[in-house]
Amino acid sequence: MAEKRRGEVAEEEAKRLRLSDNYGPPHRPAYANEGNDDDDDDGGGVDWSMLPQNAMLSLGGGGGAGTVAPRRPVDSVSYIFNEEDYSYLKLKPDHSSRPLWICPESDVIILEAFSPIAEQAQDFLTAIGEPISRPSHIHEYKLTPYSLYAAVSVGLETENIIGVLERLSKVPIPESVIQSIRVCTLSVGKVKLVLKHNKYFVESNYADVLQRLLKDPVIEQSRYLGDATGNDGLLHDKAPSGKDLAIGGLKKPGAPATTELAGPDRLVMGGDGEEPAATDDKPAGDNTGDDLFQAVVTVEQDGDDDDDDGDRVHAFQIRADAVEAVKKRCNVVGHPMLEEYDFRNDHLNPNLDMDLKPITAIRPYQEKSLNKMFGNGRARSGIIVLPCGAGKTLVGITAACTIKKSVLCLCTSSVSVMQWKQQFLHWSNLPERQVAVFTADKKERFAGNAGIVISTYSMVANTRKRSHEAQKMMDFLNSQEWGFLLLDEVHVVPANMFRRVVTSIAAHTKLGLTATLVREDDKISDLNFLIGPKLYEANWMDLSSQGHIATVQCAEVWCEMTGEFYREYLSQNSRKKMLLYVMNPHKFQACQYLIRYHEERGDKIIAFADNVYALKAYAIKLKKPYIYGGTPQEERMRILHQFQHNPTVSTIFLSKVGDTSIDLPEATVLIQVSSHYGSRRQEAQRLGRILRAKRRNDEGFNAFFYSLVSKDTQEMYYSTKRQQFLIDQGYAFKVITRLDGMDEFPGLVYRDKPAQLELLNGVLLASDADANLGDDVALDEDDLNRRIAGRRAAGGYGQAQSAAARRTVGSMKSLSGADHMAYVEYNRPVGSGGRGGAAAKAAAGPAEHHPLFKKQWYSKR
Ligand SMILES: Nc1ncnc2c1ncn2[C@@H]1O[C@H](COP(=O)(O)OP(=O)(O)OP(=O)(O)O)[C@@H](O)[C@H]1O
Repeated sequence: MAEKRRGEVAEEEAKRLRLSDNYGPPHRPAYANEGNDDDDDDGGGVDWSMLPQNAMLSLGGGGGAGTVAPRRPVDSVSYIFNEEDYSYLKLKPDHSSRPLWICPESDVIILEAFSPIAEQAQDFLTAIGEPISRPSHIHEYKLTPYSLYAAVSVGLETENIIGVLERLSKVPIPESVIQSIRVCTLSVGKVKLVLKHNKYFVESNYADVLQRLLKDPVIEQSRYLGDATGNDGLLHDKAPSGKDLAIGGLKKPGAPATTELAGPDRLVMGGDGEEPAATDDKPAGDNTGDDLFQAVVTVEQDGDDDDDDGDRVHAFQIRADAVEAVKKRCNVVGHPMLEEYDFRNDHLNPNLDMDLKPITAIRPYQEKSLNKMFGNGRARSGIIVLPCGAGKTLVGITAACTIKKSVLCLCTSSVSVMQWKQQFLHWSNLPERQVAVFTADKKERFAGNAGIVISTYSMVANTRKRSHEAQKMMDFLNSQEWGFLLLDEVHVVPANMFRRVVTSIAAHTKLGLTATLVREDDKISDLNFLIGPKLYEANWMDLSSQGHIATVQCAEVWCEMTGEFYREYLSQNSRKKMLLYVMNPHKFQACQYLIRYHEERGDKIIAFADNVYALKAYAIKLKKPYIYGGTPQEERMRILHQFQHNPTVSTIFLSKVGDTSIDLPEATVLIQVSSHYGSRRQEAQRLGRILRAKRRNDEGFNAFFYSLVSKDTQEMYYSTKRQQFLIDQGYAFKVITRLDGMDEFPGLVYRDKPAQLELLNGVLLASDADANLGDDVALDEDDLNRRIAGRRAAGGYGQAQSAAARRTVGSMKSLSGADHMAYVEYNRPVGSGGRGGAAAKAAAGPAEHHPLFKKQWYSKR
């Protein structure tokens, strides 16, 4: 067995040697498609075959050839660092004024977040790399083909990227990293996907590039080969760009003039269009502030099209149903397609007279994200990532006001549809008759020839037979050429549904909005193909320190299982196990104690329990109102109203219906009793319920997020996994091992053994169905969740991720202002003795990162 394993390793090593021949020494693997089979947890698999092949070979495969000598001196401490011993890198003399470390072998960049120029450096790094983790002092970014593609698509150029990196780095940029950047950026931007008259064209100034693409069998087969209308779909070689241009018999207007955005606050585009500064090797400290970044950011201003091929634009038409395949193929052959919409010069589609209301002032980070979208006067398709409660809705609405063409806005549920409608009317001057909704109950048309339709993904993607009215509405949606397709919560929509929507709706610009660019299935890469690159990702901690979202103290409260519950836990099936750890009497007590404690401080508390059986049991026992999928709408509204306005109703229990669409800015404390396995997204969304706390700007205000976890059960593993996304955003989870004073607390529930045994009997008698998580979320999201649960049950999620969780010893006061809890320091990887029992074993494994990076990150050594 061991022999076989060694044989496999040797085979892999040989493969790696072949792969990495091109760049750098062979001791380091190229991560391309080397199946990290251990890494199936949570579907982190990215199909790297979709990426430019040359990029696959280069990124992460370098070993520091060129300026950096890969030989490592051996000294008395080398054994501690092994492969990570980079002491051979030559520091620049003024390295202390430069904030970046660039790892020669993995394309990871470390930022000293305490540097005086960290803020600007952060902007730059977010534009060219993927943020991996951003706690307070040290940030970690990684260059990936996607991130570099995104950088080029927002206007950065290869030499500027390298130049600014060189200036900020403490060590010379390793040649392998320079190679990676060159390979991934040079061919981007030469090919565009253009929509005209509901027809898709692949367009380029470079005839030879199009000729090459047409030789590719997939692209060749996707070509539109003409129809009865005389559209021959042939390769056209037409008039100069900047003047009227015919593509397949259609007019293409000239280049845009200036960028002017909607609303009273014109968005400043961040530069004057001058030539980028020379990328010399001046110390970064000499270049603090704007001027350092002008070199990069001003590039966005040029608005220059790739005109260098004799001002001629060439194009060929492809079939609408083949758009996705062609996009993927273009990525593989190293020519990712840009999607940009010259909306100002689109005279074919009617304008929508819409502006932001004069009282609207967008915030700096909202403006920044929109600058990325409209940086060169055109609208770029892509994804904007902002924390929960940071105002994604207004970003979407401002984008719509800028493009001023018909908008199709898709959300995850009909509640969100109504909220979006209300927000469009609130922030913009659009009359109600021009904002239509398309849901199961309402099928409206907007007045005039341009307007807004708001619907759900499931309405548009539905493949079952529709009612006559719904079909008519769908025909209308399909027949339109939409200026703007606004996609809310893009990360939750099942990939197939998403695909149906994006391929059936003809839209010039697609903007995806999300707070958590993590998916619990393995389809994260689809978003890049179906929508576009990530245009902007805000830093949660920055927004929190600026008061745009609340500061939150996070804590995991460990609740000992009672002996009887644990005995049953060890022998029951997985569904019962779940009920047992959720219904643990000590968890009830912790919940009761925390509720009382915070109610006395004047807080408003939301307690979350996914499992409806537990939700009811907790709420009834603790005498609090609760809402779940089965609660009638009227009753829901009544409870929410009481929570907001009645000082005697300070706590409500919610099932996962409350994860997203409920907006309760009064809430200041969250207590999580049960949750959806290891879903990082749910954890972040729930945190989002208190990030918008009304009192967030009060002096010294903190919101609190408690996760109650039954000790030595699977729940500990899930909890660790759930927190990972937030930890990467810079949140620290404190572990509370004992709630001091709880035992003496008067009226504590389930204090005596008979009451605990009665509770246990109830749980054992409960049916398996009671262990289901509530079926009270929007259908599309639920489908996704069920699939995930199914996979987990089948062992697909078996590989645990270690907690990179930064757990700290916390003083009572730092957490909640009183001395009633005890903390344990917990900063060792889970599984190395930090946690006992089965949970610890389950949790042993590599540190978890964003799914997009897993394959690269854990390249086998
Ligand atoms: N520029 C702004 N000026 C004033 N209020 C704003 C601004 N931007 C956002 N808000 C307010 O912030 C709150 C949160 O906004 P919104 O609901 O759009 O957040 P979100 O990012 O969509 O959150 P979630 O992901 O939780 O749905 C809303 O009450 C909104 O009115």
